[in-house]
Amino acid sequence: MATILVFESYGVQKHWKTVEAVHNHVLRFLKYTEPDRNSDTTIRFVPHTDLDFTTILHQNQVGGLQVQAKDGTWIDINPKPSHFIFMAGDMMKVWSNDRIRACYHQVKFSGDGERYSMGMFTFTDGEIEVPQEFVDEEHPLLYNYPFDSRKYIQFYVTADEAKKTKNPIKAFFGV
Ligand SMILES: O=C(O)CCC(=O)C(=O)O
Ligand SMILES: [Fe+2]
Repeated sequence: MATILVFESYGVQKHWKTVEAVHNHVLRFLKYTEPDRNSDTTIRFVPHTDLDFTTILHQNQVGGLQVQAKDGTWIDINPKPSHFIFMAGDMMKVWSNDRIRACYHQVKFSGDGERYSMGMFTFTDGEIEVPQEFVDEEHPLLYNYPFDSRKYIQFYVTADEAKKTKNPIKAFFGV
């Protein structure tokens, strides 16, 4: 539903069915153990963008999720128990010709106790094209389409440099 709203807000809703047809989902639960008082580590999950098209996150009362703003500052996300957080991933970034940025996020230690989170990761399976609505004189094509999302995942899991860079999409396309 949230994804449909994004499509509508960019005026590309006629492409929804094509993208939805190649969507698949992975549901993952994460348990973060209690902070070790003797350790200096402040990061629970290193900064990254998700590889997927979109992510929906839910967590218990222990906070820690942060999202990076354009100016580089980290913003604390303190969701209420009923909140779900919706984020764009790398595949949405490429599909939208960078009109939608992938959300750079991390999890820091915050408060006591175990932290639990649940994420639904939605991937596009196979090749995707950029909607023409995203391309004009001001926004020239940034990538080689069609974008093969399976090859991107394969690249990410096999190429060491992919995990070290802030922008693995750049490394994948060599741009
Ligand atoms: O645990 C969280 O809130 C975030 C997890 C996350 O970023 C991920 O699994 O990609
Ligand atoms: Fe993530």
